[in-house]
Amino acid sequence: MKIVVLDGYCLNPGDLSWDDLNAIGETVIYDRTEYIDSIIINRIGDADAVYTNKTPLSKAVLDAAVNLKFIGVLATGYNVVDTLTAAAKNITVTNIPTYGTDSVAQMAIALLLELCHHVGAHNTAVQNGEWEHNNDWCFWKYPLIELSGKTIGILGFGRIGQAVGRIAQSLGMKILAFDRFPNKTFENDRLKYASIDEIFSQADVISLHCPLFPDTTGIINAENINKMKNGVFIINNSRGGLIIEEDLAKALKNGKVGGAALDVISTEPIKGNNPLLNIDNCIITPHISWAPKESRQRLMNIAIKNLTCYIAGTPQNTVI
Ligand SMILES: NC(=O)c1ccc[n+]([C@@H]2O[C@H](COP(=O)([O-])OP(=O)(O)OC[C@H]3O[C@@H](n4cnc5c(N)ncnc54)[C@H](O)[C@@H]3O)[C@@H](O)[C@H]2O)c1
Ligand SMILES: O=C(O)[C@H](O)CO
Repeated sequence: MKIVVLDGYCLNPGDLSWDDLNAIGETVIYDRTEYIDSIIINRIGDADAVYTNKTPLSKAVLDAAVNLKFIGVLATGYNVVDTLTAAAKNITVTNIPTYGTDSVAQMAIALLLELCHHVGAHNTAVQNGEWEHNNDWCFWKYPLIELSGKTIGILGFGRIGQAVGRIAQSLGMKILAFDRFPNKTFENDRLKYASIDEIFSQADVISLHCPLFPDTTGIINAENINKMKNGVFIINNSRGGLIIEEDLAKALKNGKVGGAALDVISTEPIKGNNPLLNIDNCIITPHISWAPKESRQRLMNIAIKNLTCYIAGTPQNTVI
């Protein structure tokens, strides 16, 4: 079996091992591949199995990959694969659904807490001498926010959304959840399902945890932002394409949105002209929610098991 990994570096920058994958077949591991169809096609060549984390597998790429039978997405989100074409060509597509639930939820809450306390900015101020030269024994540079009693609206109440909900509840927050498939057994006196418009109008914080699908693309746009409470906080560590970035930038600048904390951006790595750069109340991190070593190790193990299960005729974690 010929196996190609198109962009292995972020999963394994050197602290994990590819040995178990190498043992399965003739394996070529590229650190990264330019997002250009002709280059991707050339690298896949006559491989039977391909792994991608963020390298797009378009219709043109899949049409050219004559031997391809298995796609292993090295991620939970599989929006980089043209799954309709893969299905039509009978190519099995797998993802890694559970490896990072706790890390990603933890990071969503870290982003929220950063908007509430601005730990990084206050540390920078102290290191720059602002405390030493301050008249009082204490100062703060941003409004400080207590979360207890406030409402978080969670769009996409799947594994990560639910984990975020559990932590938010322990902080004393009320939860409004929106999901395509509500599970009413999760409801309690502080957690209710709601319509998306109820979330927009009632939530103090909106946290995005749905996949990037055609019907979720651009869900945070000018029209929906107008329905939100003044000063709402927006957290996104799902996918950048959920947000129309120009609309969010405008709302951050005019104060309609009080703060945004984003681990994902429409084009990654971020472009220098991204409208969300250099806005004071917008925090951006470089897509690191998934990246604690514990999570990446689980991802690696499951990714390899996905292929061995496929070879054994018992595919697991298939998305189509
Ligand atoms: N930043 C990171 O490092 C990172 C890491 C892992 C996952 N993610 C993102 O998080 C997303 C969620 O992961 P998960 O493990 O919770 O997945 P999941 O499948 O367990 O949950 C997704 C939920 O979204 C719901 N959903 C789907 N379409 C919807 C729609 N149109 N409207 C409302 N809800 C909808 C589903 O019913 C499901 O309950 C992934 O798709 C990925 O994009 C990001
Ligand atoms: O979806 C995921 O799992 C993250 O984006 C890491 O690739």
